[in-house]
Amino acid sequence: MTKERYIGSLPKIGIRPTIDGRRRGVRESLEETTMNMANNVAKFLSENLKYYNGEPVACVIADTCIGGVAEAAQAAEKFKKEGVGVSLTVTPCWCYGSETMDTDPHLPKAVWGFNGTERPGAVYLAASLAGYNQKGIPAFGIYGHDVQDAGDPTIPKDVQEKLLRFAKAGLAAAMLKGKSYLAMGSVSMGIAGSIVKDDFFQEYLGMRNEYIDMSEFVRRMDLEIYDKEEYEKALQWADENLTIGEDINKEEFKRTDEEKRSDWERSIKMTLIARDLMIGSDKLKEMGFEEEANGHNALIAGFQGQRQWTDYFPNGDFMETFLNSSFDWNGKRAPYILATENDSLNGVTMAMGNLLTNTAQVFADVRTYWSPDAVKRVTGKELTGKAANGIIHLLNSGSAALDGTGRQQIDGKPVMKPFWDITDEEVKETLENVQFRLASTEYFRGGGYSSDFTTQGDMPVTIARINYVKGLGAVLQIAEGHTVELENDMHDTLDLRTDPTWPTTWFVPNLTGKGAFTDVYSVMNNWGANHCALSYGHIGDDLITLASILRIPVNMHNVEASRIFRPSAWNMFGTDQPEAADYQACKNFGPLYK
Ligand SMILES: C[C@H](O)[C@@H](O)[C@@H](O)C(=O)CO
Ligand SMILES: [Mn+2]
Repeated sequence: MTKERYIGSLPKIGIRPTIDGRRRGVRESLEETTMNMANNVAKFLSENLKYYNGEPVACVIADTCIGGVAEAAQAAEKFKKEGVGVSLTVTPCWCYGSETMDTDPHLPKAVWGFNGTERPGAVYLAASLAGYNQKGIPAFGIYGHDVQDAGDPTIPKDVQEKLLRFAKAGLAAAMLKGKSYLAMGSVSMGIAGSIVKDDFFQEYLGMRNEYIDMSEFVRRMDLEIYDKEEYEKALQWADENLTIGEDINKEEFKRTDEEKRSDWERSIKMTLIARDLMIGSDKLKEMGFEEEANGHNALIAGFQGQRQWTDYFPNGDFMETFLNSSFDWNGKRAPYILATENDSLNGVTMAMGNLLTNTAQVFADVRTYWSPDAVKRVTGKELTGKAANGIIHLLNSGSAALDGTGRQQIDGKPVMKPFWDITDEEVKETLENVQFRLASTEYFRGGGYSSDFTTQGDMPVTIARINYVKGLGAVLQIAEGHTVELENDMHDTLDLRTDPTWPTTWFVPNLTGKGAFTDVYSVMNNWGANHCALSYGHIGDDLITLASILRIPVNMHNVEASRIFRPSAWNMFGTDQPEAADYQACKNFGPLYK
């Protein structure tokens, strides 16, 4: 029995129906409509949003409508008891702004003011947002485009979109809070992202930092501190279902057959051990390892690997691949979030993508920009279609989830789905299109197995990355685009110039002709580090909303203005240049938990 990925209870959405407090007529006439609005929103959110485990998102509604501060306090108390992580105020009418507001500075919050005119919900919305802004507690404002009749229970499409965008991002922020980032090992090859910034985790994400030395893997392997039954099952499954690819190492650098078998077995043991280190294991408790059984409450982890580990032991690619994928020998399940090279900033970006979509994430090196001319020179062929303006080679690393093969489908198109929608056929199809290649021993003296696949073309995807700048703090970059496929011979020519044992995704950003999105080269040229996290779908809008909750400014994105939703205060920093306003607003309010 393995433990749940998320330890403890999942955050709920707290719904606050606010009302005009005047008794003897006004309040009484509004009670039912207001409470109905809360019930409808709760139903809508639970029907449309799921937690990482496939369960519907839970909503908690305040016991009474909130007409003044006493009822606001009662709602706050209920929310605390019930584990509310996101606050949504709804109202069809005028209410008393600062008296009914939710003053918890850490709960992401939004107000939906019903656009009617018999009773002025939108007037309250404006008044309460002014209050939130004045008090420095950013809140999202939701106001339907078209006037509705009083008592109309429908939630208009534009309001639905905003409710979902806010709720998803709010829940993602709430799920990060209180969890840990577990650094397994330390700094990998001087990669800045693996110099874990504890202030970033604490102040922006409300997370803790945990650290273990990689020697802990050796202890647990040698003393067999893992679920031995699961290990046997995993080994048998891997032997039966995974294909080991060609060993292209030079003869003198090839590992022996015994070493290769031991690397395979160790790769599986490492997978079990890393998961136990992250979330603990009931089995370890049964075995008498109570301390180890607790794990580190880690929602995200990173594995240093290179070099001290990989110079002697198998690399972490197998472990990273399986933990990040939506299935393993136990069947389909939510992915764990594990960053290669302990790149904590990319790990957090992966977690953002995963919490917003419930799908697996692909961690990759942003390896090469191939211009149309360079491709022509090297392959003798033209890039065509979506690839015509050039391509970015996302390559490496272990942490590319197998879902990244693109062998799941909706309406015949390649997609990446939440685990509960993935079919057994799709798992089979995925495995048939992956080889586990023997690592290049020039790089990895200790051997290991890397998943080698090529992502299916034509998937809408988003790449993103958090960077950290001294004096500025965290910054997020986002590029929406598509995967493309090349003709086999072109692919091989380009792939063989690098390390062909690794997974490849050919990525093309959507260009806007401006700034960082002038052309494909400028996207690559503006990338802030060696890694990115790739998510299925165009999720730039959701990432932007989440970043605004955490006060992480976005320095480059190609998301249309109409899809961008940030707290109302952002508009107070200027409406003509939203990017500059975002920087100002994030700086002004500071990280969420500072
Ligand atoms: C084998 C090499 O050290 C790679 O792991 C390296 O290119 C990276 O992935 C750097 O991020
Ligand atoms: Mn890398």
